[in-house]
Amino acid sequence: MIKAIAVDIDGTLTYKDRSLNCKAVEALRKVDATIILATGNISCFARTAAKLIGVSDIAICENGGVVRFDYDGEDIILGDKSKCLKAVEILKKHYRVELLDDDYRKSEVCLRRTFPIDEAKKLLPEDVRIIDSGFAYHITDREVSKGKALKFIAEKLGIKLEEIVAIGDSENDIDMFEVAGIGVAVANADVRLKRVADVVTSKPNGDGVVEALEFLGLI
Ligand SMILES: O=C(O)COP(=O)(O)O
Ligand SMILES: [Mg+2]
Repeated sequence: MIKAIAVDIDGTLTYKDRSLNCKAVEALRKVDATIILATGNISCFARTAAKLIGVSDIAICENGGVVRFDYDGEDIILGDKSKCLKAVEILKKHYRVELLDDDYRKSEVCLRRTFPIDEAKKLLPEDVRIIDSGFAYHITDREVSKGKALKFIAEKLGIKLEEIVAIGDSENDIDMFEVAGIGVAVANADVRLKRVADVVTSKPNGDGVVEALEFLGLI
């Protein structure tokens, strides 16, 4: 039985311009399972998005570096931002880097996609990783991921990982697919995510989310 759905925001619920697919919103509101937003975005963004979409207050933010359970509750910080800032200093010696939302990020660093990521990967220390969400690069503490955060939430909620469906579109969703019972990649997803997916939808973005919920018999 499916008890929860962990759904990515950008590129999954939203189109390329980051506007929401309203049909996906309507569909998620009908599902009789806990909907957990799982995103690279900061917690105040996820908290607001959850409220406006009309899903649970439980959210994985900053690619698993931050988790929250209640709209009015505290952020639980799982990642060490200082490791990520040290990595940024290394990148600054090679590239012009632009930090995004930095005043609000608590566990990681988000950068504009202005340099070659494969080359940058080779420069970074072992204790961090750099991930491409398709919208931005994120330098995260190696210890955190959306997958680990999902495991943390499942334990707190007393549900099994096999009872969770994960839906996403990019590299930052891979770890979540590895732990969830079912991983659904939307049609526009990164090929690396499609490789680890159990299901790849024929439709992109939010239309793919609706397709997946229908396929799973959840709406
Ligand atoms: O923050 C990003 O870069 C993308 O966020 P997402 O994980 O919701 O796709
Ligand atoms: Mg995404």
